[in-house]
Amino acid sequence: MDLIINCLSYIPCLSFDPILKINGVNYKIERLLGEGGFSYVYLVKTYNGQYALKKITCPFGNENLKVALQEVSNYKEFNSPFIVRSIDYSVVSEKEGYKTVYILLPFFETGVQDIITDNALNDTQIDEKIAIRMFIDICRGLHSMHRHHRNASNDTNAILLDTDSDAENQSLINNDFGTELNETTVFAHGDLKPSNIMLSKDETPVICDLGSCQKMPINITSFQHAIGYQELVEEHCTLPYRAPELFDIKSGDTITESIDIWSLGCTLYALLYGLNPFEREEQINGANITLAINAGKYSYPDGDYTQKIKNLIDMCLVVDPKERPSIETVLATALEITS
Ligand SMILES: Nc1ncnc2c1ncn2[C@@H]1O[C@H](COP(=O)(O)OP(=O)(O)OP(=O)(O)O)[C@@H](O)[C@H]1O
Repeated sequence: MDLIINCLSYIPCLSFDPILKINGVNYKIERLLGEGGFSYVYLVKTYNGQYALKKITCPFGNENLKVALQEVSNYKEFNSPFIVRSIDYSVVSEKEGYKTVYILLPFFETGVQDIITDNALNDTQIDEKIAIRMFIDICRGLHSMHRHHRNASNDTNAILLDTDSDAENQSLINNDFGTELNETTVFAHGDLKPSNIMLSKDETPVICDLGSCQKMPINITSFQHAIGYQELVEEHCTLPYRAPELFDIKSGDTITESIDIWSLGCTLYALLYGLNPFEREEQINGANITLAINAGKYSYPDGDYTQKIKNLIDMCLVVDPKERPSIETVLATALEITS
């Protein structure tokens, strides 16, 4: 892939006008939009509009690169208006010996976290009907992940890789989830939270940041596996939105897509009340957040919301993952509220 981005190593200071080229298209880097553990997201501009460019540095060899390339693959996996899809990507070998992965994404001006922040600043609350409508769309996106039907159009990696001469990357990204086409595959997002849900121009929620998205279930087969997976969770799954079963992973455990249902409940609560339920528990009652999550201990502030929407949150925030409802049940319950 034809990509000129040496100048990116100087960002985020942005004291100059860096131009980069992806597949013959010039992009101007406008500003930093956000950052995570090993990644930066920039706003870039080209002749036909603005985009977001995610830069993931992979300093510690193949394992980091494998995770980043899995993310690349995830952005091509789902065909849903409620899940982001990438536009392009590139892998660059840095002269220091490590690799950097760039992913070009649609740019979203706002997200669910912005609604929460604006409400907090203005001392307002979201209307229940709007919140439910957004929640339903988020559920639809999650449904596409939890009951993903793979078909030939998902198999885009080979096409993308024709433009990438690096055979090593090719073999890493071509780990086709071990699934036959046309088979239903279960994926979990793994880090669902308000700041990972952006809003399109018509205010439709779009689930973003597919860096933690993985095929499920995950059977933890050994002590070493448990330690490795625990480390991955701590790096990639935001603590206040993390399901209880992800705090002390042991050999013999089975992790399922139910982890997203928990995060979904936390997200709806935060959208209504401006704060994650367990962060609120910590702030109001001085609770230890990890203990509160593991005990499923949270409460509701006084407010105008109906018992029905609180029940929707409660059905997601069930400590035992086996007792937590499926995405179909949550979606059906949410739709019932609006009918
Ligand atoms: N397509 C986009 N349009 C606009 N802003 C974006 C876009 N993608 C990401 N961002 C911004 O960049 C931030 C970090 O992006 P992202 O979540 O993909 O990275 P991350 O390294 O996984 O971060 P985290 O660990 O916080 O989830 C987001 O919270 C959001 O504010």
